[in-house]
Amino acid sequence: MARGNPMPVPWGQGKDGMGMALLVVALGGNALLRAGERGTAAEQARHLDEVAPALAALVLGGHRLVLTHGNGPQVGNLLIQQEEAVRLVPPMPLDVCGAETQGLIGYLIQSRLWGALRAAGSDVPVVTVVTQVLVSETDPAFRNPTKPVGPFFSPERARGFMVERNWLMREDAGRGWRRIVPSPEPLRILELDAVRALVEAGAVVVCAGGGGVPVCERQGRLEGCEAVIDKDLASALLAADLGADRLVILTDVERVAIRYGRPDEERLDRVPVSRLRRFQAEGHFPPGSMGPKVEAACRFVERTGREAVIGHLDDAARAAEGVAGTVVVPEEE
Ligand SMILES: Nc1ncnc2c1ncn2[C@@H]1O[C@H](COP(=O)(O)OP(=O)(O)O)[C@@H](O)[C@H]1O
Ligand SMILES: NC(=O)OP(=O)(O)O
Repeated sequence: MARGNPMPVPWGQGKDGMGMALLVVALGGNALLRAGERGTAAEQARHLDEVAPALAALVLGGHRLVLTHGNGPQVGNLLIQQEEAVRLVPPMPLDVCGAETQGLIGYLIQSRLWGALRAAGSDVPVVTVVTQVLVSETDPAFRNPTKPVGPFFSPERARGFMVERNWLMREDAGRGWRRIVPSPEPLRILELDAVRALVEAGAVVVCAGGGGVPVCERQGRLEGCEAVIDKDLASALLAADLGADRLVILTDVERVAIRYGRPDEERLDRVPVSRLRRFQAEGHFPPGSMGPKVEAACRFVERTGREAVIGHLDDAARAAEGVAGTVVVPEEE
């Protein structure tokens, strides 16, 4: 399967002549929303204010930074807004809602990071790129929706939505019922060259938000798809195609664990990718949560021979340096 361009030279090895490492940092849902919150703009801005100083410190420390983010809660909320307002204004399809969330969340990140950078004495610009990601219209994911979006509902309310609104819904990791939509494989980041140019010009770039807007190519034209791409898989593709020195996936656990949640749980520190693949095959990482992060980290390390880190948002700066979180490395050390 085509997965973008040939491997570029890593940035930290001198591509830009200054040896500045390029980090692709994927912000998990917790960077924006926490359990029990409704998803107001103020809530999301407040959480971003918590992580922005660590991101600003990375820039001040001489890193080039590309940020990605999830959009599951936000895009599901927008879908509900479309349906509720249908008598007054026309509903937008899922690809357009995805693009809307890139603007919504990108704006909030730009705004909060701008403030943190200025507070730290930096005038580095932050810019959001509405990003399209090529998917295949024959991807089997279109016939088998798996990606949870929007709010969590009780089983009773979920039953109501399934009957009255024809929603497909599923229980999500013991947290409640959520609507599900197709989630195809990301094949190519269409705005890759624009992102690279902005990074080379010195900007912090927010892109591939919500995994990117899924588009298919038909007779030389792009058409949006009714789907939501996994943001961790899109981040791995972006990071590899950009030639990033490290992929950093930030979430709400300090490290990836095997036998997660059991008394004999073991948290992984530095782990060779082949060993992590063995744990993956044994079923330690569920599809709706840690599964895509582990898959994304493995793909990046296997394609590039560089490290990927999965760690806690509160450890952003140390995880980005490869000294916190689970560090996935190419070979046995
Ligand atoms: N093996 C595991 N190791 C660590 N965390 C795991 C594991 N399996 C499942 N999880 C869960 O994965 C969650 C992170 O996934 P998710 O909520 O989808 O992240 P985010 O929204 O930050 O992208 C953690 O909160 C944790 O409960
Ligand atoms: N698009 C996406 O993967 O969003 P979440 O991380 O919020 O599920």
